[in-house]
Amino acid sequence: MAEGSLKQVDKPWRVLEFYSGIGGLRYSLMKSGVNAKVVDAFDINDKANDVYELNFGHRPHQGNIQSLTAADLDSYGAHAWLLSPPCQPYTRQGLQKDSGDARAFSFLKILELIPHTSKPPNMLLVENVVGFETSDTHTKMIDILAKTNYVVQEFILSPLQFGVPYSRPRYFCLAKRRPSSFQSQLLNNRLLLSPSPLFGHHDNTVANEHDQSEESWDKVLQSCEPVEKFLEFENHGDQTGTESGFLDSTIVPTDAYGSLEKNDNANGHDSSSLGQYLVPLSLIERWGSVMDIVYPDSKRCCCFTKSYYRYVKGTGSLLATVQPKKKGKSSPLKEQCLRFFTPREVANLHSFPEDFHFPQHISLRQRYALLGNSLSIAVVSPLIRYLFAEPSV
Ligand SMILES: C[S@@+](CC[C@H](N)C(=O)[O-])C[C@H]1O[C@@H](n2cnc3c(N)ncnc32)[C@H](O)[C@@H]1O
Repeated sequence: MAEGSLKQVDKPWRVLEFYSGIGGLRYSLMKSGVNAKVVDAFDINDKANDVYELNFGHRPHQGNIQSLTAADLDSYGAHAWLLSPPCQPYTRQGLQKDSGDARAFSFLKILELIPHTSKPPNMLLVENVVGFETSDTHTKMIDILAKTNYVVQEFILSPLQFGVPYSRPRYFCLAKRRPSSFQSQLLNNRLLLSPSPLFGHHDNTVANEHDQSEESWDKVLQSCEPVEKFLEFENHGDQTGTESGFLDSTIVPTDAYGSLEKNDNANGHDSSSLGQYLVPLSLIERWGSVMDIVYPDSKRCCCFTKSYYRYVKGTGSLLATVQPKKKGKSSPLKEQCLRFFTPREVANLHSFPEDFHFPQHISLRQRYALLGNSLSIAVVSPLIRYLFAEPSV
């Protein structure tokens, strides 16, 4: 086999997964259908590693990625690196210290090791928040990749563009080391907002979430499944609710917040009771005006962050379990029986497989935090398939 060639007929590609969290990249690789195996994973967070180990039977290296050396990396003989580094240095909520933020160091360090490895990976995939593409870490990344002979294609994509009613636009960088090349070389060095190239279309007819025209926006939303397909608890209220608009009062705790705290502090977590997900009236009264409310027939919900369930502002949508005659905030929120999406439902919106589980000792808050850090398999698996595909001759 010629050096650098992507012909890998029988043997699986060897893949390293950096910042592995709960394994979103590994699930995406599995779903992509590419003949590949994760030879090792790396994450500093022991709780994330507990979840990863339960689901994949392999415990990631629990250490700082910053301490890896070129010799360590060479020892794996990996063909591809998948990386989802921390996004706080680039988020609007973070302080945007960018490459000056200590959390960006390990990512820059690992990129800087590439020229020092004797066998640089043939392929790379990097995932991050929107905003990364204008950061100085991005400038440094592109510079290192160019100097080490990679060709790059970049994307900003959201699950909404893949039929999932979930707005979570993210930045992706795909890189291939020459002489390998992408299927569609016209797209080299471009930032694309449409998933069309992943499916072999180059006509940009698939609308994207950033296209402001109402027509293309409608098209994206219409192609999404309704939120109810992703729910684990059926709605209890009918279209108009009970006479008073409230659910059966026996399942609505008067102070559900206290009940949330109690459940979360418990050692084991029982995810089967709906009560712990109901939004207490005190929160609705205080924060109702900033809550994002969705209904079972909605075709969109907001990005769930790692602070979902701890805060309600900007952390993810809440579900109205009683649909009022008039949707939205023109009907009193306290009559719509709002609840949080459960961790299983967030995992469904991230397109995690049904057999994904949390170990019993991971608390409710930790589950939301780990899921909030993870990614959409519906988006990443076609990106991985496209990355590994060879151009037809
Ligand atoms: C954005 S999350 C990636 C989540 C992952 N893709 C998933 O599906 O869950 C970033 C992860 O990087 C880990 N991390 C952050 N800095 C690290 C470092 N210096 N070394 C190792 N892991 C680190 C965090 O613990 C976190 O799990």
